[in-house]
Amino acid sequence: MKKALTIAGSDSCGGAGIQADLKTFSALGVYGMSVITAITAQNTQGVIGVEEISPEMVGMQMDAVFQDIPVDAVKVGMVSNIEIIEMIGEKLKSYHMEKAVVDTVMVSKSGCHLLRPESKEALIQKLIPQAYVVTPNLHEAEVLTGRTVKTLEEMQEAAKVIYAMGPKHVIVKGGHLEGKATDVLYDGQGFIYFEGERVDTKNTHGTGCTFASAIAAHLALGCNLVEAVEKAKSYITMAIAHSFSIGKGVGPTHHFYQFYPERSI
Ligand SMILES: Nc1ncnc2c1ncn2[C@@H]1O[C@H](COP(=O)(O)OP(=O)(O)O)[C@@H](O)[C@H]1O
Ligand SMILES: Cc1ncc(COP(=O)(O)OP(=O)(O)O)c(N)n1
Repeated sequence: MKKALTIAGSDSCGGAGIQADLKTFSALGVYGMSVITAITAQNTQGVIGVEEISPEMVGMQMDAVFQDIPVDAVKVGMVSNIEIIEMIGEKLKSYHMEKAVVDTVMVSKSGCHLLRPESKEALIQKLIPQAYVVTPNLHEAEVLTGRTVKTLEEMQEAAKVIYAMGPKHVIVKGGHLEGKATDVLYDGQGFIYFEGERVDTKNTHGTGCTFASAIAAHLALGCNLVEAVEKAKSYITMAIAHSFSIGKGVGPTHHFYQFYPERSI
């Protein structure tokens, strides 16, 4: 069986972070493992508290997995502070992890800083260069580039600037655009658009986490990046179309569990 590792924060209400990633891996027939960077007390209405894990413990969790188990792909989500970012960057490098999907999580939809603002430079210097693909949303692309990113043209320009930071590929996500939910992939040479119908729902908690972990799952299964993004895009669109309310605020996406006997070895 193929194996994927998520390095991310825990979301107590189960819609985003580690919980969304592990549900996605399972739904896609990939064995999921986790390195927890922070614990959030969170529900559909917002983030109530954050406790960061020590960088040493983050490193220890990575060592425990990598020294024992072959990892086919990694997804990185909430990384919180400079020391944790440096630790993850060093470990990804020392374990020669080539298939790392780095989701540049910064602020939750409810407005809570999941990345300390002073950590932006460390993210750019230490983690983004280790990424096989980096997946900023419009706001994250603006913070990373210092430019306005609100149109498809500006998404292309931002992708080029982020590509120059060293990842192998960049996907600027258009979940927060008006109209179609179009994501733009840049590989240093050209652009590919992944156009999705916009689903009219308030229940989009964890969309970025689910999309990035679905890409990682498909990379683990042996897809090339374009195939992995195509399949992840179908998965997230379906997951949002079947999202539901579980509390008083923004509900989670729905993960479809399917059994793939051919993937069980
Ligand atoms: N309402 C929606 N309908 C369809 N696709 C969406 C919707 N919202 C987001 N997406 C898609 O979900 C994925 C995650 O994007 P986004 O929500 O922008 O990320 P984030 O959670 O990091 O803000 C992207 O593929 C995006 O196009
Ligand atoms: C623990 C944790 N990690 C990441 C997020 C952000 O998730 P995302 O999919 O980008 O979108 P929202 O959850 O903010 O809707 C999170 N909330 N918690």
